[in-house]
Amino acid sequence: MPTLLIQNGTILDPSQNLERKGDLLLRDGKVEAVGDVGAVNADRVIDATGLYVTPGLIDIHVHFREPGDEEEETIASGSAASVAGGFTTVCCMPNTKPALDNEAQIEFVFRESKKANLANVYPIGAITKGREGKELAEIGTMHERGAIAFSDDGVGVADASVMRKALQYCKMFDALIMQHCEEPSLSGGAMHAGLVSMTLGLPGIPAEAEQLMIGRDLLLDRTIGCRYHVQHISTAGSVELIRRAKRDKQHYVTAEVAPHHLLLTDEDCRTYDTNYKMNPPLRTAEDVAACIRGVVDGTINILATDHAPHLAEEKELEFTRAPFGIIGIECALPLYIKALIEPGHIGWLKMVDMMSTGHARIVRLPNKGTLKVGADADVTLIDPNLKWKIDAEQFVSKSRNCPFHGWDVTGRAVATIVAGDVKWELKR
Ligand SMILES: NC(=O)N[C@@H](CC(=O)O)C(=O)O
Ligand SMILES: [Zn+2]
Ligand SMILES: [Zn+2]
Repeated sequence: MPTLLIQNGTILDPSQNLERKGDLLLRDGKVEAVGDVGAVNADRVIDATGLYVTPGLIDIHVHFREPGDEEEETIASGSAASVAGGFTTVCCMPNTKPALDNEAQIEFVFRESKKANLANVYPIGAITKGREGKELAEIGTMHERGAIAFSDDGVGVADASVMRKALQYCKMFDALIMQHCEEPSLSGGAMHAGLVSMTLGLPGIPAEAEQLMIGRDLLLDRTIGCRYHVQHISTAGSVELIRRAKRDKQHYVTAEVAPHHLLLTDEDCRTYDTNYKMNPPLRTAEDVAACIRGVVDGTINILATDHAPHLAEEKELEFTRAPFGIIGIECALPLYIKALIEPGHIGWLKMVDMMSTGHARIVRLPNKGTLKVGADADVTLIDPNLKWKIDAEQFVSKSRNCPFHGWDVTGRAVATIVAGDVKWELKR
């Protein structure tokens, strides 16, 4: 069976608090040795001098558009984009057409991702049938088939009694609920409700739309204790709610942020460029600062992408009519470097924890997000000093809706290894 030896890199593995120069030996799809490997006969040797060798990056929040909108992204194209961004494992949201709300759909995602044979793809099942928020979906059978978590992403579960049932039900088998927090009666806008939306004459989505649902869910879950993950957190108030919940020993609560909520603000919407339209919307500079503080102090557990492909012709509609969402899987790493490492907010080991190990912890994949001996041989090689320009035209993804097009960034994945197989390498 094939062996791959990665030599002379800097190994960064938060799962064993490892930060050292050394080698990594992969055999039969598993980590065989890490650190001082010594002389071995390998089928292939990669010289990783000057590179970081990390557990493969993981993102538990991506949107591939299969079934239903295959011209925007498929499981295969999304997997190819993932490995091009350094991601070895992704979890895809169920807001497809039809929704991933039954076991056949869950099996479909596994089947298609096996065919693509690039990244590991785990489906997230819908909480409610058709994501309509009325009746619980087949959560139990989807869980048995390997649905990694449950979410109605795109919308939150608005009805408190339905949400309470979902929390109680998922608690029975310790399943994870991921919530898109948005109170619909406060929503319906196109951007953050504030001074800028008023100036632009665009309908707003207030910070409270997000905070209200987070607050409600934390309250509901207080007596239930189901594992609960807040998706794409965007406001200072949300960070504070989660900080307080964790202080109050709601340890089963986790949260994520997306790159755009650390790098952009509602001011960017002044261009009326719909690549600045996503849900939750870009907030204020104070919200950005609070989200960064939440990352630094551990209130926010992980860094996600919310990779949300849309057709150019739909994004070309006027701001109020264009769909919400931007793509990010191929530029998330340098964007987080820019937002968090370059200004000195966090170091590399925490960064890798928040882009890999932490994700594996939340969705319970003990053999991923780690380079421990015996773990899955999913590895990312990162050149932390590589300077490049983000060019959406060069993306592997089928879509182009990215506000970071043209940005100068530093740091990039240069090789992505899944189960010991090099699935992607930067051509240089
Ligand atoms: N984030 C977005 O703006 N859009 C997502 C849905 C979602 O994550 O809520 C999409 O599926 O397009
Ligand atoms: Zn969402
Ligand atoms: Zn999403």
